[in-house]
Amino acid sequence: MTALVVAMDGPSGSGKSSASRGVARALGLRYLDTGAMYRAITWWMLEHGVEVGDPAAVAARAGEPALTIATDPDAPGVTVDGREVSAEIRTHEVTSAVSAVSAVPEVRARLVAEQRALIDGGDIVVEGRDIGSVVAPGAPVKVYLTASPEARARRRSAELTGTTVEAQRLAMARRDTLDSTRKADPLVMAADAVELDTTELNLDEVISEVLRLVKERT
Ligand SMILES: Nc1ncnc2c1ncn2[C@@H]1O[C@H](COP(=O)(O)OP(=O)(O)O)[C@@H](O)[C@H]1O
Ligand SMILES: Nc1ccn([C@H]2C[C@H](O)[C@@H](COP(=O)(O)OP(=O)(O)O)O2)c(=O)n1
Repeated sequence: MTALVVAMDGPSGSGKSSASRGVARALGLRYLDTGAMYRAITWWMLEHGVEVGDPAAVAARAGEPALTIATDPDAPGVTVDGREVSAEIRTHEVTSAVSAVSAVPEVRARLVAEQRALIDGGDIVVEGRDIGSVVAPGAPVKVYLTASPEARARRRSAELTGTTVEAQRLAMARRDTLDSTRKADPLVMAADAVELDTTELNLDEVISEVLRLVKERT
Protein backbone atom coordinates (compact mmCIF):
# COMPACT_ATOMS: atom_id res chain seq x y z
CA MET A 1 0.00 0.00 0.00
CA THR A 2 1.33 3.48 -0.80
CA ALA A 3 1.93 5.74 2.16
CA LEU A 4 -0.57 8.38 3.16
CA VAL A 5 1.19 11.74 3.04
CA VAL A 6 -0.88 14.80 3.89
CA ALA A 7 0.91 17.96 2.71
CA MET A 8 -0.11 21.13 4.55
CA ASP A 9 1.35 24.36 3.16
CA GLY A 10 0.57 28.02 3.66
CA PRO A 11 1.85 31.24 5.19
CA SER A 12 2.54 31.93 8.84
CA GLY A 13 -0.52 31.98 11.10
CA SER A 14 -2.79 30.24 8.59
CA GLY A 15 -3.15 27.40 11.10
CA LYS A 16 -0.79 24.76 9.66
CA SER A 17 0.71 23.52 12.93
CA SER A 18 -2.52 23.29 14.90
CA ALA A 19 -4.48 21.74 12.04
CA SER A 20 -1.68 19.31 11.09
CA ARG A 21 -1.30 18.07 14.64
CA GLY A 22 -5.08 17.70 14.97
CA VAL A 23 -5.29 15.70 11.75
CA ALA A 24 -2.31 13.52 12.73
CA ARG A 25 -3.88 12.80 16.14
CA ALA A 26 -7.29 12.00 14.65
CA LEU A 27 -5.80 9.53 12.16
CA GLY A 28 -2.97 8.16 14.32
CA LEU A 29 -0.33 9.49 11.89
CA ARG A 30 3.11 10.96 12.47
CA TYR A 31 3.55 14.72 12.18
CA LEU A 32 6.49 16.68 10.76
CA ASP A 33 6.98 20.42 11.32
CA THR A 34 9.48 21.39 8.60
CA GLY A 35 9.42 25.03 9.73
CA ALA A 36 10.94 23.88 13.02
CA MET A 37 13.86 22.42 11.05
CA TYR A 38 14.53 25.74 9.27
CA ARG A 39 14.20 27.51 12.61
CA ALA A 40 16.66 25.10 14.27
CA ILE A 41 19.32 25.67 11.60
CA THR A 42 18.74 29.42 11.92
CA TRP A 43 19.15 29.23 15.70
CA TRP A 44 22.46 27.39 15.22
CA MET A 45 23.73 29.99 12.72
CA LEU A 46 22.93 32.83 15.14
CA GLU A 47 24.45 30.90 18.04
CA HIS A 48 27.68 30.42 16.05
CA GLY A 49 27.91 34.05 14.96
CA VAL A 50 27.30 33.30 11.28
CA GLU A 51 26.25 36.41 9.34
CA VAL A 52 22.76 35.27 8.36
CA GLY A 53 22.40 38.01 5.74
CA ASP A 54 25.34 36.54 3.82
CA PRO A 55 24.13 33.53 1.76
CA ALA A 56 27.70 32.30 1.12
CA ALA A 57 28.50 32.31 4.85
CA VAL A 58 25.30 30.37 5.62
CA ALA A 59 25.89 27.93 2.73
CA ALA A 60 29.44 27.20 3.91
CA ARG A 61 28.18 25.95 7.29
CA ALA A 62 24.80 24.49 6.29
CA GLY A 63 25.99 20.90 6.74
CA GLU A 64 27.51 21.34 10.19
CA PRO A 65 24.69 21.23 12.75
CA ALA A 66 23.31 17.79 13.64
CA LEU A 67 19.53 17.90 13.73
CA THR A 68 16.86 15.58 15.11
CA ILE A 69 13.14 16.15 14.99
CA ALA A 70 10.40 14.15 16.71
CA THR A 71 7.31 13.13 14.73
CA ASP A 72 4.85 12.48 17.55
CA PRO A 73 2.03 15.07 17.29
CA ASP A 74 1.69 14.99 21.08
CA ALA A 75 5.40 15.42 21.75
CA PRO A 76 7.05 17.44 19.01
CA GLY A 77 10.66 18.35 19.75
CA VAL A 78 13.78 19.41 17.95
CA THR A 79 17.45 19.08 18.91
CA VAL A 80 20.56 20.68 17.43
CA ASP A 81 23.93 19.12 18.29
CA GLY A 82 22.14 17.23 21.06
CA ARG A 83 20.52 20.28 22.66
CA GLU A 84 16.73 20.52 22.90
CA VAL A 85 15.83 23.89 21.33
CA SER A 86 12.03 23.84 21.01
CA ALA A 87 11.67 27.11 22.97
CA GLU A 88 14.77 28.83 21.54
CA ILE A 89 13.58 28.45 17.93
CA ARG A 90 10.44 30.52 18.61
CA THR A 91 12.23 33.72 19.67
CA HIS A 92 11.81 36.97 17.77
CA GLU A 93 15.49 36.83 16.79
CA VAL A 94 15.10 33.46 15.08
CA THR A 95 11.77 34.41 13.47
CA SER A 96 13.38 37.54 11.99
CA ALA A 97 16.33 35.61 10.52
CA VAL A 98 14.64 32.39 9.35
CA SER A 99 13.50 33.61 5.93
CA ALA A 100 17.05 34.62 4.94
CA VAL A 101 18.54 31.32 6.10
CA SER A 102 15.81 29.23 4.47
CA ALA A 103 16.38 31.00 1.13
CA VAL A 104 19.89 29.51 0.88
CA PRO A 105 19.83 26.55 -1.58
CA GLU A 106 22.41 24.52 0.42
CA VAL A 107 20.19 24.75 3.51
CA ARG A 108 17.14 23.65 1.55
CA ALA A 109 18.93 20.78 -0.21
CA ARG A 110 20.03 19.38 3.11
CA LEU A 111 16.71 19.75 4.88
CA VAL A 112 14.58 18.55 1.95
CA ALA A 113 16.68 15.34 1.85
CA GLU A 114 16.17 14.83 5.61
CA GLN A 115 12.45 15.54 5.28
CA ARG A 116 12.08 13.01 2.45
CA ALA A 117 13.89 10.37 4.51
CA LEU A 118 11.43 10.94 7.38
CA ILE A 119 8.44 10.89 5.01
CA ASP A 120 9.66 7.57 3.56
CA GLY A 121 9.12 6.05 7.01
CA GLY A 122 5.33 5.81 6.41
CA ASP A 123 2.06 7.66 6.89
CA ILE A 124 2.55 11.26 7.98
CA VAL A 125 1.16 14.79 8.02
CA VAL A 126 3.82 17.28 6.90
CA GLU A 127 3.55 21.03 7.20
CA GLY A 128 5.64 23.76 5.60
CA ARG A 129 5.87 25.98 2.55
CA ASP A 130 6.99 23.63 -0.24
CA ILE A 131 5.68 20.23 0.82
CA GLY A 132 3.10 19.78 -1.96
CA SER A 133 5.28 21.48 -4.57
CA VAL A 134 8.81 20.15 -3.87
CA VAL A 135 9.27 17.84 -0.88
CA ALA A 136 6.40 15.41 -1.53
CA PRO A 137 4.89 16.27 -4.94
CA GLY A 138 3.27 12.82 -5.08
CA ALA A 139 1.33 13.31 -1.82
CA PRO A 140 -2.27 12.13 -2.31
CA VAL A 141 -3.64 14.95 -0.15
CA LYS A 142 -2.40 18.52 -0.47
CA VAL A 143 -3.95 21.41 1.41
CA TYR A 144 -3.01 25.06 1.08
CA LEU A 145 -4.19 26.96 4.13
CA THR A 146 -4.78 30.69 3.96
CA ALA A 147 -6.41 33.31 6.17
CA SER A 148 -6.71 37.08 5.93
CA PRO A 149 -3.60 39.01 7.03
CA GLU A 150 -5.65 40.46 9.90
CA ALA A 151 -6.79 37.06 11.16
CA ARG A 152 -3.25 35.65 10.92
CA ALA A 153 -1.79 38.63 12.79
CA ARG A 154 -4.49 38.44 15.48
CA ARG A 155 -3.84 34.73 16.03
CA ARG A 156 -0.07 35.10 16.24
CA SER A 157 -0.14 38.14 18.53
CA ALA A 158 -2.48 36.30 20.90
CA GLU A 159 0.25 33.65 21.35
CA LEU A 160 3.08 36.08 22.05
CA THR A 161 3.72 38.61 24.78
CA GLY A 162 5.12 42.10 24.16
CA THR A 163 3.76 42.54 20.65
CA THR A 164 0.76 44.09 18.93
CA VAL A 165 -1.50 42.91 16.12
CA GLU A 166 -0.10 45.64 13.88
CA ALA A 167 3.53 44.70 14.59
CA GLN A 168 2.70 41.09 13.80
CA ARG A 169 0.90 42.05 10.60
CA LEU A 170 3.99 43.93 9.39
CA ALA A 171 6.40 41.16 10.41
CA MET A 172 4.27 38.53 8.68
CA ALA A 173 3.96 40.62 5.51
CA ARG A 174 7.75 40.91 5.39
CA ARG A 175 8.19 37.16 5.85
CA ASP A 176 5.46 36.38 3.25
CA THR A 177 7.31 38.50 0.70
CA LEU A 178 10.69 36.92 1.43
CA ASP A 179 9.30 33.36 1.49
CA SER A 180 7.27 33.71 -1.71
CA THR A 181 9.83 35.63 -3.80
CA ARG A 182 13.00 33.64 -3.03
CA LYS A 183 14.50 31.68 -5.94
CA ALA A 184 14.76 28.33 -4.18
CA ASP A 185 11.44 26.53 -3.60
CA PRO A 186 9.31 29.59 -2.87
CA LEU A 187 5.98 29.43 -1.05
CA VAL A 188 3.44 28.57 -3.77
CA MET A 189 0.23 26.64 -3.90
CA ALA A 190 0.78 23.34 -5.75
CA ALA A 191 -1.38 23.03 -8.86
CA ASP A 192 -3.25 20.07 -7.37
CA ALA A 193 -3.64 21.44 -3.83
CA VAL A 194 -6.99 22.34 -2.30
CA GLU A 195 -7.09 25.87 -0.92
CA LEU A 196 -8.77 26.24 2.44
CA ASP A 197 -9.42 29.75 3.71
CA THR A 198 -9.55 29.48 7.51
CA THR A 199 -10.42 33.13 8.24
CA GLU A 200 -13.98 32.32 9.28
CA LEU A 201 -13.38 28.77 10.48
CA ASN A 202 -12.48 27.55 13.94
CA LEU A 203 -9.77 24.93 14.39
CA ASP A 204 -12.22 22.01 14.67
CA GLU A 205 -13.85 23.03 11.41
CA VAL A 206 -10.46 23.19 9.66
CA ILE A 207 -9.50 19.75 10.97
CA SER A 208 -12.86 18.27 9.91
CA GLU A 209 -12.48 19.68 6.42
CA VAL A 210 -8.98 18.20 6.04
CA LEU A 211 -10.22 14.83 7.36
CA ARG A 212 -13.02 14.95 4.79
CA LEU A 213 -10.46 15.57 2.03
CA VAL A 214 -8.29 12.70 3.26
CA LYS A 215 -11.32 10.38 3.14
CA GLU A 216 -12.28 11.58 -0.32
CA ARG A 217 -8.79 11.14 -1.77
CA THR A 218 -7.66 7.87 -0.23
N1 LIG B 1 -8.97 28.23 12.47
C1 LIG B 1 -8.43 28.89 13.50
N2 LIG B 1 -9.15 29.80 14.16
C2 LIG B 1 -8.62 30.51 15.18
N3 LIG B 1 -7.36 30.37 15.64
C3 LIG B 1 -6.60 29.46 15.03
C4 LIG B 1 -7.07 28.70 13.92
N4 LIG B 1 -6.07 27.90 13.50
C5 LIG B 1 -5.01 28.19 14.31
N5 LIG B 1 -5.34 29.11 15.23
C6 LIG B 1 -4.44 29.68 16.25
O1 LIG B 1 -3.60 30.59 15.56
C7 LIG B 1 -2.26 30.50 16.02
C8 LIG B 1 -1.33 30.18 14.86
O2 LIG B 1 -1.64 28.88 14.38
P1 LIG B 1 -0.53 27.89 13.87
O3 LIG B 1 -1.19 26.55 13.75
O4 LIG B 1 0.69 27.99 14.69
O5 LIG B 1 -0.25 28.49 12.41
P2 LIG B 1 0.96 28.27 11.43
O6 LIG B 1 1.55 26.93 11.75
O7 LIG B 1 0.34 28.29 10.06
O8 LIG B 1 1.88 29.41 11.66
C9 LIG B 1 -2.28 29.45 17.14
O9 LIG B 1 -2.37 30.12 18.38
C10 LIG B 1 -3.53 28.65 16.87
O10 LIG B 1 -4.07 28.13 18.05
N1 LIG C 1 8.99 23.90 4.24
C1 LIG C 1 9.38 25.08 4.75
C2 LIG C 1 9.02 25.45 6.06
C3 LIG C 1 9.44 26.66 6.54
N2 LIG C 1 10.23 27.45 5.77
C4 LIG C 1 10.80 28.69 6.26
C5 LIG C 1 10.02 29.92 5.87
C6 LIG C 1 9.29 30.33 7.13
O1 LIG C 1 9.17 31.74 7.24
C7 LIG C 1 10.19 29.76 8.23
C8 LIG C 1 9.51 29.37 9.52
O2 LIG C 1 8.46 28.47 9.23
P1 LIG C 1 7.34 28.16 10.30
O3 LIG C 1 6.38 27.19 9.67
O4 LIG C 1 7.93 27.77 11.61
O5 LIG C 1 6.68 29.58 10.47
P2 LIG C 1 5.36 29.93 11.25
O6 LIG C 1 5.31 29.10 12.48
O7 LIG C 1 4.25 29.60 10.30
O8 LIG C 1 5.46 31.37 11.53
O9 LIG C 1 10.85 28.65 7.68
C9 LIG C 1 10.55 27.07 4.49
O10 LIG C 1 11.24 27.82 3.79
N3 LIG C 1 10.13 25.89 4.00
